[in-house]
Amino acid sequence: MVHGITPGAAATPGPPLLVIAGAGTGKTKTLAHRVAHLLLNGADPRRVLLLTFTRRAAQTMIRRVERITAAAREGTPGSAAGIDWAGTFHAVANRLLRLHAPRIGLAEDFTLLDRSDSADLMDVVRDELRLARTDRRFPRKGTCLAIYSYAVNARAALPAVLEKQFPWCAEWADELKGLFRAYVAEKQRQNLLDYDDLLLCWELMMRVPGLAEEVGARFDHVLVDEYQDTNLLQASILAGLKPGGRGLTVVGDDAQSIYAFRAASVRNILDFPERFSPPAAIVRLHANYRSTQPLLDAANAMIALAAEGFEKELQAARGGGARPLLVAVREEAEQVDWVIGRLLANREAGMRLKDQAVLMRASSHSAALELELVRRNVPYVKFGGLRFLEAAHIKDVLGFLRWAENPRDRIAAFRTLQLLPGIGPGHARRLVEALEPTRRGLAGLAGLRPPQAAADLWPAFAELLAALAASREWAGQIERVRRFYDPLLPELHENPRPRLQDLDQLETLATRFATRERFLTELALDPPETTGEEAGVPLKDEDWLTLSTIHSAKGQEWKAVFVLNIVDGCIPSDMATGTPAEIEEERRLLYVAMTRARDELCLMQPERFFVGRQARLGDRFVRATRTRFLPDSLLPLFERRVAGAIPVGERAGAASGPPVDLAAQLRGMWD
Ligand SMILES: Nc1ncnc2c1ncn2[C@@H]1O[C@H](COP(=O)(O)OP(=O)(O)OP(=O)(O)O)[C@@H](O)[C@H]1O
Repeated sequence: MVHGITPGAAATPGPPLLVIAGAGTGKTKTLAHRVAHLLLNGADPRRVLLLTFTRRAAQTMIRRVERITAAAREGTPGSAAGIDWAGTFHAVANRLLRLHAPRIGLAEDFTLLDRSDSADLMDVVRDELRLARTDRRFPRKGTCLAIYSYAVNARAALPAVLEKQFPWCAEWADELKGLFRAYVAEKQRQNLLDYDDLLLCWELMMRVPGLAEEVGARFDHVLVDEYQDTNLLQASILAGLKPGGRGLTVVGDDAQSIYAFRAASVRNILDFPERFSPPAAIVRLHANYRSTQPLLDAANAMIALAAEGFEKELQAARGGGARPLLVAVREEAEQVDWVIGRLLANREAGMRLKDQAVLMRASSHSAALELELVRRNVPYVKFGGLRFLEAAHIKDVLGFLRWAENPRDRIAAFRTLQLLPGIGPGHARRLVEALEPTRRGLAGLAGLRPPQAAADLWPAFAELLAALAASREWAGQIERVRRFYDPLLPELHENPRPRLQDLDQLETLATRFATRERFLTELALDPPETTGEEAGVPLKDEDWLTLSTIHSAKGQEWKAVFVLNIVDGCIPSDMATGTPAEIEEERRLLYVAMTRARDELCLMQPERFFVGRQARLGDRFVRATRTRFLPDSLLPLFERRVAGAIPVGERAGAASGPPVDLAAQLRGMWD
């Protein structure tokens, strides 16, 4: 890419631009270069807004921009350090809302609810409205939240959402409306915003005359990556920021749209050019710089069977390469063996574990593999699994901090109170209700009477919370909570040892933030993704393997990619076979997975799955069939393998992988 360094001209916001292109064609790279180009031409980095799908992607993008600008300026580093408006829509919303809170009637010190807190609050409200006690089964809290969230993000009316997305809940339209009204009122009463509120409030802010212009005028350039996975609310925010589209660039691939289940709309990217007058310019990229042609041939042929035709036929810029492997294994255990054998063989041949990834449709599909990796001491990190913050013990500790931060936060109050012996939901509710009239905030706890079983711990508990609420000094607060909480842990949760390690990790994480508010906000916005409980967190310089759900693998690439469970029921997931649209989204997911590989792609196909032990009949298996997305007509594009009962090392060698260096392995035992 060329940078004409003529300060001024190219930094002026130009007409809207859409870069639409297939996987691996360099969209992200193009975006980084565009930002660098703007900066090199004199654009003010503080007036650039960069919106990405994850925080990780924003950080990577900034590093890339820094590298490019430094190289162009012949080594003057840090030239992009001034970009501080980079992050997810939610993170940017959080920041803008706090800046403008008084103008839109929000308290500046609102706290954020993460998804599971939102579900808990929904549950409390559902209970208060007695909806849980109806004769027919009312939807569960998670479903209620999903319906609410979908309606908000798709900007759709409830009846339409129910009819299209949640038909089995359609009979509850009136009750759900009442529930959502009460849920919103409750959030406002407690000064809480959930994820959806962040986008919703930002969008509402962009409808306020005067304020919309003020916010829009902060930025000369707005650039959005992964535009195919934005929803209507996000599109409307962008339109509010840049009504004429000047300075707006969006980048994406309609064939990789995989978030419709969260109300993302592929129409956003398809309709983008026509939103503006004159329409946005379109740039299409054709060459794929990531993968070899045989891998692209398989991915192209697979996606070409989609109901809606995608015109992009990816052409490899690189030469050579072998066909992807389609490996039939008898069952999961054999799949695990084969994958580990192959990836270790690759490592012996010089391909680092870091250059390899195992992808799966559902996080749980890797359970057996994870156990075996731990047993064999193969370090790995997992993305898209149980989130660190969803672990009960982490939520417990955060509960103290959140309650201290916002004494009106009832969810945090309920959770924290119920950690004490003898306090269940009923007592917790009574205590919270008794606290309010004292008007002393958390200092009022000391004067309350807990049930007998909690009496011993109560004074220390009350003192801790009052002190946390009153304290301006953030350092040491988690340590204080832990002095109280750690002794309770073995009573509260089984297997306390790894949990204590997680809490150590939380404490370390906390030191990176200047205040409690920043810490809580950042964690709620972008939680670390894995507890690494069994894996252990790899050392920085160590080599490790990546395990990831396909959703979390988007935008990334590895030299070798293994995809587990290429069978119907796993992909398409049996949770998602309801509508043709869902099936199409599953097909695009497989496309995303296949196009992550640079050199080597192994699709694993177990022939049967173990479904549980039966006392009399012995082990029980169900047969599985190859995913419908790879019909027989596509088989010539793959090299087929059948794993037999051959020892792992031999099998990996025989599978045309690089030979295993046994001697090196034996030596390695003593390194
Ligand atoms: N012009 C180019 N010359 C050489 N390599 C390139 C070029 N453009 C991109 N690449 C390389 O190709 C790979 C894919 O690029 P990038 O991640 O930007 O693609 P993408 O279109 O965002 O992919 P996806 O949508 O599949 O995530 C990267 O390794 C990148 O460094």
